[in-house]
Amino acid sequence: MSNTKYIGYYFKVSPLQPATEILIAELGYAGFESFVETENGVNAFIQSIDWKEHILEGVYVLNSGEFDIEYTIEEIEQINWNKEWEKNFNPIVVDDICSVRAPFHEKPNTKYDIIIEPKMSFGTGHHETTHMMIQHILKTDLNGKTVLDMGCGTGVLAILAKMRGAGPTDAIDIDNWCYLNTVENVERNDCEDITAYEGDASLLPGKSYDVIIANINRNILLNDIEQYVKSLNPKGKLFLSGFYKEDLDMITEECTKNHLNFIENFNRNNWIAASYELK
Ligand SMILES: C[S@@+](CC[C@H](N)C(=O)[O-])C[C@H]1O[C@@H](n2cnc3c(N)ncnc32)[C@H](O)[C@@H]1O
Repeated sequence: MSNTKYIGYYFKVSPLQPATEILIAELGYAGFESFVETENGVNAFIQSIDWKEHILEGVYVLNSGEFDIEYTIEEIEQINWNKEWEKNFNPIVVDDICSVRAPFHEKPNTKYDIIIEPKMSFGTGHHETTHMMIQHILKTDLNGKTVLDMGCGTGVLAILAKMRGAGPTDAIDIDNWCYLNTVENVERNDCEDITAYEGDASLLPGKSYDVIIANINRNILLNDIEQYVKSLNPKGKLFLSGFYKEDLDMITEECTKNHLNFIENFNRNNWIAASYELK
């Protein structure tokens, strides 16, 4: 069972924009992991192990005379993303063909209709990185390909891969809640042949895939790219996200060192999702 604890910062921002956008970007650089925009500003969450004193030191927008920003802080055992989501959530549609929604939303007219109850896991399609990983998957022929969704969160990317015709698919997350939530969401979307595991890259030796998708964060990716590549079949593809534009060169350098060619990247609000292929 994961003991993940979060610290929540609840920001009230006036006027809302562009301050909220700047605030989210600066909090992201400071190490905050998740954001839920509200009608008054934004709720930002960071895991206790990543928190340090003076965490807001580099969040310059707080000291700007132009905006009025107040906040409160709370320590949280487990964030109920579902509650956060229901309060602030609209279904999302990516490139007109893939929607991600909750069971309580009306069925949309999209080719791929993914139903997710996120509970406490990341992966509703609202985050830029999930959105762009969905775009990579939509662009790729996955027919019969073996796929790994590393850092699966809600399992949304594994589910889409399967809907796009993927063969046997694994979904791995280090967090117990995400593992359990993925199992539930796989069932909810009637996807067969997705196997979820709780764990990390140490589960990979002995396994191999045609496509590996990993939306995690810069440091974990830099640490684990070598292992991902060892688990890629010849001509295999690797999709990486969870890092900023500034980090793309560093990530690509590590990929090149591990015999991958850069293919392309998407960019949304300074977040990147890049694709690579084994030489
Ligand atoms: C940014 S979320 C991505 C969720 C989902 N794949 C998506 O695209 O929306 C990153 C996920 O990686 C998981 N994670 C963090 N470190 C990990 C590691 N070393 N190995 C596997 N999963 C990890 C987290 O628990 C979290 O669910």
